[in-house]
Amino acid sequence: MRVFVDLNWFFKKHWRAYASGIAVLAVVSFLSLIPPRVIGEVVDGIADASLTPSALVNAVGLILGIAVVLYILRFLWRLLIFGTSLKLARQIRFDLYRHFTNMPASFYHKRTTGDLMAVSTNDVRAVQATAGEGVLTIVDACLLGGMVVVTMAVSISWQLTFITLLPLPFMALLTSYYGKLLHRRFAGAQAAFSVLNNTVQESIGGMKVTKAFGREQEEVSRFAKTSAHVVEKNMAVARVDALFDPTITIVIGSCYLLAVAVGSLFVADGAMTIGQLTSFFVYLGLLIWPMLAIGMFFNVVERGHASYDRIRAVLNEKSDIIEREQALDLDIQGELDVRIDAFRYSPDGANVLENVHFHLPKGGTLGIVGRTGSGKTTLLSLLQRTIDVTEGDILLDGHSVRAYQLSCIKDAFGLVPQEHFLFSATIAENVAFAKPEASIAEIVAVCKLAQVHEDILRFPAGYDTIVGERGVTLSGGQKQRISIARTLLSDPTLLVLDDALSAVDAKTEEAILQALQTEKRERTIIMTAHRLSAISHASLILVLEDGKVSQSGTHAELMQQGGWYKEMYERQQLESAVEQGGNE
Ligand SMILES: Nc1ncnc2c1ncn2[C@@H]1O[C@H](COP(=O)(O)OP(=O)(O)OP(=O)(O)O)[C@@H](O)[C@H]1O
Repeated sequence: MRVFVDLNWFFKKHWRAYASGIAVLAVVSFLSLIPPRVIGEVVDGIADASLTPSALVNAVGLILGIAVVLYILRFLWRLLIFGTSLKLARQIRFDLYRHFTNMPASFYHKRTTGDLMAVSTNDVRAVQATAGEGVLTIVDACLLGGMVVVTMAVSISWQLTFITLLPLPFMALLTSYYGKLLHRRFAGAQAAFSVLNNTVQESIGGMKVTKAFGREQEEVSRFAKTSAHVVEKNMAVARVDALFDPTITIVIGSCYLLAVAVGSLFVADGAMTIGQLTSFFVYLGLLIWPMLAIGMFFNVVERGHASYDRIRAVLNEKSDIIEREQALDLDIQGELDVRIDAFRYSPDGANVLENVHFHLPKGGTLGIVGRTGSGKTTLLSLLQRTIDVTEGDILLDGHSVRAYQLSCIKDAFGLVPQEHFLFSATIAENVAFAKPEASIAEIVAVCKLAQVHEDILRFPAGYDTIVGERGVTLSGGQKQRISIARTLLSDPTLLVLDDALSAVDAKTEEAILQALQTEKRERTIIMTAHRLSAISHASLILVLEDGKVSQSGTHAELMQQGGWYKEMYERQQLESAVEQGGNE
């Protein structure tokens, strides 16, 4: 029941639609009461032989007329109540999606994709049912149930009504107990579904790896186990589900039994006519639905309650990147002053970066190199404020990154990530992702800069070629260059390339870097790379070792200094020469 209080904001917002729906339901309930009474009068007319043909025609006409009106009204309340509940689903999905887009990377480390998908689909559906079927069942049960009981008591016999309905409190107690049981079990079933969803997502995503290692059978067993767990949890829910109907049927049966036994005595005593008893039975028949509705209500509402708790748990997770009040709304020019004393991912974890201090003027190029795991990507994340420095600060144009509005930083930076992702859309649409209004000339220009234009022209559909899951398979290098073009189109002041040239050959890499250098735009470029030739032209190169700057300077300075950079550079040059020799 508490879920109704939790959803009060929605009911308040759409009270008109709900009030109209409930009013229509009330009329439906009232009209449903007329036919039993008419039937009772007809039966009495037959019993005392007073029924005339015209009275019979009138009675049949009245019942048919009511049936037609009920048909229309039932359509109307469905539209008003169920239609409005769809709006709740839309609102929650929208809130979830907006929340997802605002959450930092740490949120996605904690929550799996399958879990978030389950919350956005299954749980939203369960909450929607609360605002639809939940409202209907409780309103109908109270309105129709109440009216029928009052009519039975007032127009036929309150004594017989009282005796007949004696089993009802047992039903109320049992269904409320089942509801509580269902709440717990349904929450468990939804959590199991999240795990299943994630397993499906990972299994399909990792199918190539599974096949490459010949682990199909093991994966099938793992999947079967997860699936069996979901079945087990849902069976637990189904066992409670299955208790509702038999309980209600027994209660209804007991009511009928009491009505027959006591009602017959009343007729035999002359306290009631046979027609009134017939009407009483028809009214009792009308009570079957409200009783079932009460059972359904507890069922639907407890599911909705469990699901809404899961949705709120996701929505209540706060981003650790907080925008200050009255944050700066400035056009960032691209000068960097980095004063990181320490950074660690968790308060009790080890420092991932330590004493990283450097200055990069506007329009400069920074190359960050180092062994894998030395902290390159972490440094990039700190610069873009997707995570916050633990000790120290990062200044952009002289102001702390924490002082800016988050949108200013997002607008200033353009990232080409290590793991590129293309949507199932055309190449042109993928490139224009951050600027959908871009002209084809603009799209072609950035694709030329990223050295992918020629490749695209080779596809039969050119820029209209569909890529992504449902489209053509692009090579790693083509995907990387399309990702670069996409970022360039957003025209960032600070371009961040996180090992973004790893899948292109040395010649193409050189051409892309040349093109970026000769661009008219004064852009600050920050790149990480494993192939040192990619950053050799940078105005400042940092060598990271276990999160500390072990060397810094220009290529020439570092070559003079000796150490890791010189060693690695010479080794890579040698490897490349050997490779080229081998290819000739
Ligand atoms: N979200 C995270 N939570 C906790 N530790 C992390 C997280 N991301 C990275 N790390 C750890 O921080 C260290 C630096 O990782 P980072 O990805 O910055 O290195 P890198 O130099 O970019 O590596 P690579 O060259 O392989 O991309 C690693 O030890 C890594 O395990």
